[in-house]
Amino acid sequence: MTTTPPDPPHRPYLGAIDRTDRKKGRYELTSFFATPGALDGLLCDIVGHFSGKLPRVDAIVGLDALGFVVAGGLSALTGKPAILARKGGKLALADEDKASTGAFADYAVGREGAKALEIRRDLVRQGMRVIVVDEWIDTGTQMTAVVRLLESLGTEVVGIGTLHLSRSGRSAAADALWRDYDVFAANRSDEVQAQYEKEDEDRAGVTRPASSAA
Ligand SMILES: O=P(O)(O)OC[C@H]1O[C@H](OP(=O)(O)OP(=O)(O)O)[C@H](O)[C@@H]1O
Ligand SMILES: Nc1ncnc2[nH]cnc12
Repeated sequence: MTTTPPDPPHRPYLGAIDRTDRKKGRYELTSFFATPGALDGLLCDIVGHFSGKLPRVDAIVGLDALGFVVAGGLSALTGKPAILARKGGKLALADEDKASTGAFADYAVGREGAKALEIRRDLVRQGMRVIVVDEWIDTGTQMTAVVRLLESLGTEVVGIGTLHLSRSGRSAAADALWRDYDVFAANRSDEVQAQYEKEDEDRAGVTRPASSAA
């Protein structure tokens, strides 16, 4: 029988994540954004977490595609510009006018191949302080690639905001983000995530060795 752990009481919007299926290696999150109050709750928590830093933040950087919704919402709430890191090939600019992460292999590499993210160069300047947001951080590959790109352009990443960052031990890159940056991740509970992973595997009929059953 499936037992669903309770959501942390102060973050009821986590209940708006549809966990009934994980087809294509991911949860389908458009229903999160369609749930009244869910995005508001996440945005308020991100703003609350970074309230001390926000006066000295120059921009919010969002990752293509659902990270754009988070970045747009934060931009509207805070009055900070949104800088959108687009998937490779989408910016209608000459190569010299865009900065690219270079190809990376994220959670979907087996199905979709390598991806890259690109930023308009003239939106980023040396010494800028930014918060980077995405709706979901799984292996941490995309967020790490964008953070490194921003830093290579002389930008200081003062925070990362997201709905979900993978629990400790699942991905070295996600662990490094948690260790090295000021991260607000609404769903980063090792216990709750381990329970959800077990439920996902049970649905998929995966047999685990007894020692690895979380
Ligand atoms: O931690 P990672 O393994 O890098 O995965 C996280 C990223 O993967 C998903 O994006 P996807 O490229 O599927 O695009 P989408 O936002 O258009 O759904 C998700 O929205 C994150 O951006
Ligand atoms: N929406 C999502 N759900 C689960 N794993 C993911 N990895 C990347 N995006 C994801």
